[in-house]
Amino acid sequence: MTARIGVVTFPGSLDDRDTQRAIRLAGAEPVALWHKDKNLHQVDAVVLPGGFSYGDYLRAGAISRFSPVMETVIEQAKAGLPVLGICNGFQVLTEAHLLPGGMLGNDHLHFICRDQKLRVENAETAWTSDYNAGQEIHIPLKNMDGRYVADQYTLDKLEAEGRVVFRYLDFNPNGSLNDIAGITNEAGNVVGLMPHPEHAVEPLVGSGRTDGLPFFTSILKKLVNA
Ligand SMILES: NC(=O)CC[C@H](N)C(=O)O
Repeated sequence: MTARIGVVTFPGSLDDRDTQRAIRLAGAEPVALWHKDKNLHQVDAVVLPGGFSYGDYLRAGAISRFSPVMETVIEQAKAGLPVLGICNGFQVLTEAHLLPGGMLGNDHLHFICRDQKLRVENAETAWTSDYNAGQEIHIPLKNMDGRYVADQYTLDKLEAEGRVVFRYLDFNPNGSLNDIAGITNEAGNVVGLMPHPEHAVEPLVGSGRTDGLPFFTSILKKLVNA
């Protein structure tokens, strides 16, 4: 059985096609999901891709969170459906309260686009089991609103429960608290991160690295072994 992984397209999504390609390269079947459609078409997992959904109006992710497709994603994520939010997708997940905290503008007030070094802090989520805890990886980062913030209680809880999944290394590119680049929910099925693993899956393009591919092979293994 081939695992079917849905990729949502909102008006303004940019990286839905790259995400579908990464899923295919990992060996799973990508399924295009439309923001107006509440039906998830029996997918086994969902990726919310990067971009500027609904133009980032009001606040990045604030409108997408109320889209018909998110109604079902929120309901099913709470029931255990694996969901990955990449960059704008991470912003949607915080706005939807599937992940705690929120994203503010980068502290230097500029759009940033660079290859970013990260440390994998948690290799036990549905999306990171093909990494090793402590592993250092490089994947591209490109955003305006990447500064992760949360109140002290939430930060302490995330740290104590090992729910910081990725941390920026060498350089904090946006002022994120505790150098946080990605987090997970309590159950470990929902993960959000600002850098873009789908842009680092083929040796022939970009940095020539494939450090992002394990996201997609991790979830495939989990679904196939389920
Ligand atoms: N690449 C992305 O998804 C970044 C877009 C995002 N809405 C931002 O903060 O700029």
